[in-house]
Amino acid sequence: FSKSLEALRGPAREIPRPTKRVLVGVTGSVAATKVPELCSLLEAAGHETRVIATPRGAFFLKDVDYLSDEWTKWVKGDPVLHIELRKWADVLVIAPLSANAMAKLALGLCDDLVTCVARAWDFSKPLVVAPAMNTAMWTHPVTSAHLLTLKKWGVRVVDPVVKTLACGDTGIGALAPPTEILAALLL
Ligand SMILES: CC(C)(CO)[C@@H](O)C(=O)NCCC(=O)N/C=C\S
Repeated sequence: FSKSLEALRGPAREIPRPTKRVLVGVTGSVAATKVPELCSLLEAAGHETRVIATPRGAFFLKDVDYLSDEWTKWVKGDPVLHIELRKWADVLVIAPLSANAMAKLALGLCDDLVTCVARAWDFSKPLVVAPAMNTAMWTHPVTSAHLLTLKKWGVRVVDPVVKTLACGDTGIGALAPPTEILAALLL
């Protein structure tokens, strides 16, 4: 019977997973060295990625195309990049989210391309952050206050993990594995 059904229906069609437009925000943590790995995972999963970086985040980016300063060449009439990007993206993932960038998001400060996109974000679309910082910064009381604020807005937080950090300490604060960040995007 299944043979005849197969004959009728033809080979089972793969349900195509929709390609998502993933905007990857990079801020000034040495964990930004993991961004190429995250982008490769996203592309292997069939998604389109664009990378935007703060000036400090750009410092750590090698062999990755990214957008950073939106105003140097801007003239009246040009599109406003952080508004174009908030419209283009289906999801915004900021990985790594440095201690400084976390504070800026929680306080609504926006003095770079990444925080401007976040400041204009449409919360009907997922905003995922993956903090990465030294253990002493992660355990500082201001961190939990900022995380509470972000979670109240519906921001998804991918917690850092225990690992040897850039300064040689071993403790919580290392960027979550890119596979875990990908999973949190629920694409
Ligand atoms: C750097 C990396 C990815 C190496 O495995 C890992 O230690 C990590 O995420 N560390 C957290 C960020 C950090 O250490 N910052 C220190 C100064 S900016």
